[in-house]
Amino acid sequence: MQHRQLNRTIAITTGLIMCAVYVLYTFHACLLSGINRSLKQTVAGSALVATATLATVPTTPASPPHIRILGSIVRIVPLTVDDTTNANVRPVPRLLAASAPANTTDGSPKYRFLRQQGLRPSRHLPDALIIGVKKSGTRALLEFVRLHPDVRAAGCEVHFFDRHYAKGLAWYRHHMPPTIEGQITMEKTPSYYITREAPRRVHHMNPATRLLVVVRDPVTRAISDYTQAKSKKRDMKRFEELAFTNGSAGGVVDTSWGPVRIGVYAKYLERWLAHFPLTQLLFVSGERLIADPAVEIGRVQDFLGLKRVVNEKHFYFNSTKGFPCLLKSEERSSPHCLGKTKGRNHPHIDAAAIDRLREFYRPFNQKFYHLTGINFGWP
Ligand SMILES: Nc1ncnc2c1ncn2[C@@H]1O[C@H](COP(=O)(O)OS(=O)(=O)O)[C@@H](OP(=O)(O)O)[C@H]1O
Repeated sequence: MQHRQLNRTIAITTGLIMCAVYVLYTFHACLLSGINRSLKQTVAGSALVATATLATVPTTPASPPHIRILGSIVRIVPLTVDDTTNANVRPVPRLLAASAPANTTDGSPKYRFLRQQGLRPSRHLPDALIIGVKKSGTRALLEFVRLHPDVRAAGCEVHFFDRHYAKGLAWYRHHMPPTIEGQITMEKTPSYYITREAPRRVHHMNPATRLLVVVRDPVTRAISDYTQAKSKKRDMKRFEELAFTNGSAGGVVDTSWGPVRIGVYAKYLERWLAHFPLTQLLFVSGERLIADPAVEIGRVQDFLGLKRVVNEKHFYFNSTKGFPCLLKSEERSSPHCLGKTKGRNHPHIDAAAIDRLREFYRPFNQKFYHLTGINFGWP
């Protein structure tokens, strides 16, 4: 009897001990997992804060914190990987939390991905300008160079340094496309090259601005300029009547006529060289831009300090158009050429008029070759 009672007591005591052990175990497990959860949140939270606020300064690894749990000192080892504790972490580009203005208008695929990542581009004044020369291939150059992922350009000619200077630099910046860190901003307005005040104004904006100048045989450039004007004004006089004072090749070249005057490249270049060193200008051959766009674009990428990304694989020669065209671009994923206003058919011009103009330009071309150090080989 006594024996049976002893056995019951032992069984009850064992049961109670087991219950106590279970309760204690559950309590500790809950406590530890709660601590673990809050640690994860703290680490993740501090990672977010660090990423959002330390846009350019990498954090240094902090010594792991210690806390007291049930009387014991416990070293806390983060259970999530915290990239911000890596001393080699890359500086994070401009983020949503940074003060950059919102970009709500740019739907470019180049930026859709960045927006998804929480990156927000902002607008900057141009780092590089295509300043001219009108009708030399400035649009082609801009379209070719902006194939580069690190180049963003204003789509239209902004005409800030000639027509809209009084509106101020904030106005100008607003016309620039949004960029992220590492990208360069470009604009092209070919009339800058011949605008008297433009060199001083560009220098005032930023003396380090890189300047690109596309030039083409001034005789074909003049004919191209005339062709464009004629396309807008059907009853325009013949080229020969406008290019010479007495209306024919036997007369004096009329340098007051814009299409002729613009081709005296050396005169305008001297104005730019009064404000910028020659090394800050890149001269692009309009003829080579057609014959071998990849070579010219290679030079341009080098000049802009860009990796050579745009190459012959981006172009194909469209024999109907007679010009190099693009296999794809930022706007279109299918092969396409520049618009129909580029590569117009030129009217027939008297051979004598062409010869006379060549003769006129020869000394100015020589001076231009001398100033630039490049022989463009114009006839
Ligand atoms: N790839 C390609 N496609 C079409 N056209 C090309 C190309 N590369 C250079 N060109 C030449 O560019 C000339 C127009 O020059 P611009 O773009 O500087 O003209 S503008 O000043 O912006 O109006 C244009 O002049 P025209 O032929 O007289 O139309 C072309 O000869």
